[in-house]
Amino acid sequence: MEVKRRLIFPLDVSSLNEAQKWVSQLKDNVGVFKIGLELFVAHGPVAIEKVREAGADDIFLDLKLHDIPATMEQAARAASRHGVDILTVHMLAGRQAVRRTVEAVEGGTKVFGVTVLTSHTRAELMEIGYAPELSRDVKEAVLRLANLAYRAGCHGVVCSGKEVSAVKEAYRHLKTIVPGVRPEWAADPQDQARVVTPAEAILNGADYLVIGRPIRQADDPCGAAQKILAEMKEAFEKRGF
Ligand SMILES: O=C(O)c1cc(=O)[nH]c(=O)n1[C@@H]1O[C@H](COP(=O)(O)O)[C@@H](O)[C@H]1O
Repeated sequence: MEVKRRLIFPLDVSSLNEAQKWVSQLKDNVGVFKIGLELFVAHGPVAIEKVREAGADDIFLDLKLHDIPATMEQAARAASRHGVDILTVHMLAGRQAVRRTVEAVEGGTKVFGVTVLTSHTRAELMEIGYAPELSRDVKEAVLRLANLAYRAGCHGVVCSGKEVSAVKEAYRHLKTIVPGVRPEWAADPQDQARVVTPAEAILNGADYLVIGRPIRQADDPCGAAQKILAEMKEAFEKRGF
């Protein structure tokens, strides 16, 4: 698989024009474009059409569904009918609800389960009221949710590059999407807490990386994406791909 198909760019913008501009500008270097809450809440399914029209290879609809099983099932089926390649659910919705989304999607949409958000710290998990034995170690919480994702039949999970090696060790068939990635030349974590570089994420076992602001806020976004691709390629080669 081409390395660019492992790089996911989040279209974290609220205008359709802007989203299309990013796709046209980056599509030679980025294979997967992510439509998240910002764009989808503003424009709905039209956003998917526009991103496809602009030439995206693959589309990732990041809705992080978290609701009762019947609602998750219907929402996931409707999302898959828009022809998206990847859809996210939140694993805190529980195994039954996630299993129903996995069974409901049509046309080959792959369901990924979000474990612990990369913006969360251990202190935040404790404040939320996560079971103390899990929030003692974020990795344990991620592994617990990865176990649910595996048992629910998910294609993969979303986790940080800090836990991805533990996830791969325990569930080697689960694919992993890693956000919270910062190259050395754009090291500011911003609102991310558990951050790694592209090379670290891949050497730890990431299959896909989500990288937004380091590209979007760069003086030369295409150049930034190319630098990231080169780092990813080298790391995948070290892993024997
Ligand atoms: O599901 C996600 O994509 C996601 C999960 C997670 O735990 N952390 C996380 O940052 N994300 C998304 O990944 C992107 C990260 O963007 P940057 O921090 O700008 O690289 C955003 O679109 C987030 O919504």
